[in-house]
Amino acid sequence: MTSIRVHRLRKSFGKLLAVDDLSFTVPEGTITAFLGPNGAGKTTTLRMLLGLVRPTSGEAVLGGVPYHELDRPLERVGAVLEATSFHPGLTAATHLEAVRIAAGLPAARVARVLEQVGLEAAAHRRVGGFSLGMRQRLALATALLGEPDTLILDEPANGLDPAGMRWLRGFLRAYAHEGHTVLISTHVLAEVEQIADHVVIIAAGRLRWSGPLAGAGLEDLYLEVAG
Ligand SMILES: Nc1ncnc2c1ncn2[C@@H]1O[C@H](COP(=O)(O)OP(=O)(O)OP(=O)(O)O)[C@@H](O)[C@H]1O
Repeated sequence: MTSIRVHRLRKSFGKLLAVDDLSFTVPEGTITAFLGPNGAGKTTTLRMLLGLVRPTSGEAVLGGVPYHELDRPLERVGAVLEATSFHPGLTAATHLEAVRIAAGLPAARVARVLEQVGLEAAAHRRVGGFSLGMRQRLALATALLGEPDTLILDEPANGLDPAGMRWLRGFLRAYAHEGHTVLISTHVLAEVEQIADHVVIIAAGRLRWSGPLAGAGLEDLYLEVAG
């Protein structure tokens, strides 16, 4: 299992302190929701975990090491980032095949992930014509190619219609039920109440609350600590 841990993490962009002495761990085998107002530092933190932004100080580690030190990272951690872009001229299947080959994964994985995210019928359509919801599904399919035990998702429900939201909820529940870990950033508290076991709330780059989701009252808690 690939644990997720942030320790005394800090990131400044010039004079702006986007992430400020942030520490938390994501309990393994849970769905942990990562919450906070716009500009709180969620995406920056997730990007530091994935090795896309260099921390100013502190640690963001997966399985105890920075992302770039993971052996075969796609088989440990799958990621869906905000506004993921794809080459518009590629089909969904060709995009997945390119990633699969680059990562040295078995050929059967492409059909499997297309099926997992319900994109089989669109497999040979160009991504340029995909709706936002279809792009989200393709991003998730890409994250699943390596059969990772951990998923990091930045607002994956963005663009999904109600049926898509329900599908994503079912998918993530089943994935976590198998013992896998999910860290998901979102603004949709109603979704969080339905799927998350654990919550990390930040505001202005700092930790405001972290703990198990104890049933009712998430909106009140959120507004009290981060609002
Ligand atoms: N590359 C960058 N250069 C300068 N400032 C940045 C950069 N990336 C993020 N920021 C700033 O850092 C702060 C945190 O941004 P971040 O995107 O991490 O917040 P967020 O919690 O994900 O917000 P949202 O919920 O709106 O997506 C914001 O003030 C943002 O403007």
